[in-house]
Amino acid sequence: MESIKGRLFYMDELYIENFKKLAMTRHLGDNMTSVLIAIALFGLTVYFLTSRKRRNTPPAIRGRLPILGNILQFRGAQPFYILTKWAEKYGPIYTLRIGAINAVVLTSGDLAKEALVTKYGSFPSKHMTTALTIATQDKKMLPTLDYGPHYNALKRHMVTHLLGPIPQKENRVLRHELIIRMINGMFEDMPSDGRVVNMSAIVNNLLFELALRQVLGFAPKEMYVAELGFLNREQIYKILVQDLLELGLQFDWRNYWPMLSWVPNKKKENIWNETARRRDLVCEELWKMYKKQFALTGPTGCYADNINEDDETFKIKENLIPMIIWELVLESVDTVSVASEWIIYELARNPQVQERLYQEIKSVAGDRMVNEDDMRNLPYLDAIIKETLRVYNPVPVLIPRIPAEDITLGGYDIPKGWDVIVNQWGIGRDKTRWPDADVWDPERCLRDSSIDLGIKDFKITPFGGGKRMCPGIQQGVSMISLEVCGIVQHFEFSFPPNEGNTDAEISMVTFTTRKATPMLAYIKARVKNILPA
Ligand code: HEM
Repeated sequence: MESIKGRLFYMDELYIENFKKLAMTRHLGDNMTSVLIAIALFGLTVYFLTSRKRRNTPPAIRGRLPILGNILQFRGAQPFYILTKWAEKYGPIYTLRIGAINAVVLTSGDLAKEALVTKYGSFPSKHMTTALTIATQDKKMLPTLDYGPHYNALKRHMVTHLLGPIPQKENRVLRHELIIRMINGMFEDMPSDGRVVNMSAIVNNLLFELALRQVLGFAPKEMYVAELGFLNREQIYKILVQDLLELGLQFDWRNYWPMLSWVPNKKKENIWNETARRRDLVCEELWKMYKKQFALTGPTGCYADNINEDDETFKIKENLIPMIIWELVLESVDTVSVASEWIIYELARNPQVQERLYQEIKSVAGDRMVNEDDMRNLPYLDAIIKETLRVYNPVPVLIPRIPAEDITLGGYDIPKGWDVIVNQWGIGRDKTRWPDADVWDPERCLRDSSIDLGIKDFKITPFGGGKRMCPGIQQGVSMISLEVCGIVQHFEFSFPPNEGNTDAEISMVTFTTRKATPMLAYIKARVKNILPA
């Protein structure tokens, strides 16, 4: 009995022990649950606090659709017009979304300076579309290269041998020779009552010839390219400049929905590849022609004389030389010709400004032809160029930069990997900064001597800014000045009566702000012949 009792007791004891253990476990369990809940709450609080911090992103454009984002809101107008309209509504920094890509748009000089100068190191690379990747043979062109030793070496080479002050001084004779040729050409078959000319073509031809000669030492009127046959100058221009500029803007939806990048888009890719292939064939042939010429005559003082085929700078990604020839030709022609076209357009529209510029040139150069030394004594010309670059910025938006780390801009948080777009067009047309922002008026740049095209002052940034600022600024401004002064000194021009397009429409098909229709002008000679040097 005792044993049973004892057993019972034992069982009681056991039961109590177990009960205690159970209670302990429950207690512990309760504690554990509380701990877990506490951890979860803590985690959530931290998440909300940090995500709230992370979500301190700039205001977002309203109307964003699931999957599509804001893309449909770009329909029917130039993207830079829309970006600028949004800046008027949402302020100088805002975000938008295209497909899966988030972008921050900057529309103020201060913000551009913060991104391009102060926080330059945070943006080692740029966002490339498929078309741009094909056009640049996967970032072989300097403006698209990631920041690094190869970028530095290539830029140094271009500046030392072509774009810096010393080679630019040496190319002065060439520029002068070509301006004389342009003016003589305009005088040809000139009736006393004037005639209508295509100013866009005149300026383009001049710049294309300059580009080829300063890079290669020659500018072929025609050439034979295996697979393409004989090409005349116009066809060479089309293959090297026009077709590639049109490629720059081509849209590929896979760039904005990367998870669908496996879906083929063969039809478009074939066209883009063919455009780039034709460019490569022409550039390879030009390089062969240069080498033949060099074997006969030795150096002629052109940029190619400084290319050493064994130099690592030109071998880092297969053979870079044909691409460098191409990029220097393209860059020397397009933006400069866009700016010159718009100046001629505004001078035709504003005869009183044209007359005042003519009087300024005459007061400095008298009866001889204006030259590059005169330019520093022509403040009205300087104001005309700056005002044109403000109103018709040839590069309306910079290629998007991608921050390699989380950064802040304008006090907002910008997550790593987002696109950062500098809206240069909007900076020039900012209504809060410029009274009558859309009106072309050189007086405003005459009054404000601090405007320096983005070197120190960021009120306008036609050449970008910071370390990736355009190294061709000196050549660009020299050529614009020489062309415009040469034409104004010898001819009076206006819109042709009953002919030509007098509105300021911008082409929808190129990356730069080229006038949609060629600039036709009715010209009348001011003097009988070209003026002596
Ligand atoms: C009015 C004339 C010109 C304008 C408005 C202009 C504009 C620009 C702009 C805005 C950039 C910066 C692009 C970016 O950061 O995303 C740039 C870069 C560049 N430009 Fe120009 N440009 C002009 C003339 C020239 C000329 C004549 C050349 C030389 C042949 C040239 C060569 C370059 C190069 C090599 C870069 C890349 C610089 C780098 O990434 O470090 N440009 N240009």
